[in-house]
Amino acid sequence: MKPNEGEQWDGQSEVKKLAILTGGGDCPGLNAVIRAAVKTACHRGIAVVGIQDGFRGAVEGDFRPLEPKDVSGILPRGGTILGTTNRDNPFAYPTWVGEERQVQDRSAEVMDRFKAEGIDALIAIGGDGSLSIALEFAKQGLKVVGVPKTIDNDLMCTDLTFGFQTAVATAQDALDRLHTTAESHHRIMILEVMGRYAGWIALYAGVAGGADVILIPEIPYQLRSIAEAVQRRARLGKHFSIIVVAEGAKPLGGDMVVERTMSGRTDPIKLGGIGAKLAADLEKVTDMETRVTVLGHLQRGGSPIAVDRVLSTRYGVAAVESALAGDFGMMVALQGQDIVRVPMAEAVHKLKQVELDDPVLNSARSMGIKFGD
Ligand SMILES: Nc1ncnc2c1ncn2[C@@H]1O[C@H](COP(=O)(O)OP(=O)(O)O)[C@@H](O)[C@H]1O
Ligand SMILES: O=P(O)(O)OC[C@H]1O[C@](O)(COP(=O)(O)O)[C@@H](O)[C@@H]1O
Ligand SMILES: [Mg+2]
Repeated sequence: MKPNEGEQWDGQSEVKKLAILTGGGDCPGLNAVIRAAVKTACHRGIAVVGIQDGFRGAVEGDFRPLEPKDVSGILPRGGTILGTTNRDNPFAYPTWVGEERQVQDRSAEVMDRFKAEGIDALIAIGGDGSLSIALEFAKQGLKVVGVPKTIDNDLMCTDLTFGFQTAVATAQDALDRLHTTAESHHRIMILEVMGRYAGWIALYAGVAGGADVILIPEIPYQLRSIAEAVQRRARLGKHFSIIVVAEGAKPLGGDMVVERTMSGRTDPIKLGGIGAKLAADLEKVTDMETRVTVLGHLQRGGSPIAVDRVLSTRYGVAAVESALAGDFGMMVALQGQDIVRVPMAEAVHKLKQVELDDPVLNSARSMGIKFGD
């Protein structure tokens, strides 16, 4: 549905007080969404409360009023003024009962607290995990609007999540820098980027940064194929190569490289180390010096680039407009040039991975970039 973005709401709305929270891994643009939502709501006479640290604050009652003065100056700021969490699912919330740590369903408390605080609707800014929790609350009767956040860009039903393009820009900058040192030293340079199950950052950064090989979770790689690509370049006089590898990439028939497992998370796997593994394997078969850079949380931190500031702002405005229009259980999304509303259930039912016929992937292949297959 196209929600007539930017039209002034002149109808009557039952919503008088909105809550807003940010959940999951932080990403550039969170503050821009909060700012846009608060400004839009206040402009229409709607009160806003911020919930601290995602759904943790919803369980613990950690709320604070948000007025325009509270969001002044936060547009360029990375992170989230509300805090966030990768844990703390109210439907399975770790709770100490005496000496014993139990996992309890605390969702009813959240519903009661929202009622007591006079909160009419919730704007949940998150990825698949946080929006899945929001959807569970929607099933219990909470009025919810979702905003698609994640640097990984792996949410369905939207062309883009905010934060992704900033992460790509950061990775591209790293690639530009790695290029000059790779060329000087005649080395293979590997850049490990984020992307657990989807290779969007690796694909886009690889194309933007002129990588020779891009390895993504969706295409298991064969070492022989990567070695051949590097050696072919050397035969043509290019004695260096640039490889971008997503943290979730894996060899054909092999597994992802897990750095460690973390309790209390729905997905307990913390990835990391595929770059180092690949470097060791490649040095053996190519006899070329290889170095690895793990970009890590640099991709998540810092100021959003202009396109993400615009996208985040549009999402923040659209989320409030959806609430005012009484359109709940929906996520705002970008489809083509338009901000639309899509059912949250459709957005979270599976991850959006890179399809094998993705146009950007095809363009990359056409110009000779290798994917290790
Ligand atoms: N499929 C799921 N269903 C319900 N809750 C989930 C699911 N995946 C993750 N969660 C919970 O959602 C929270 C945030 O998830 P996470 O993946 O860290 O962030 P994001 O919202 O960016 O996807 C965590 O508390 C996690 O326990
Ligand atoms: O270091 P953390 O915070 O545990 O999370 C790392 C993960 O978070 C991400 O940056 C983003 O994931 P989410 O958007 O699901 O939070 C992944 O790319 C990465 O695997
Ligand atoms: Mg997630």
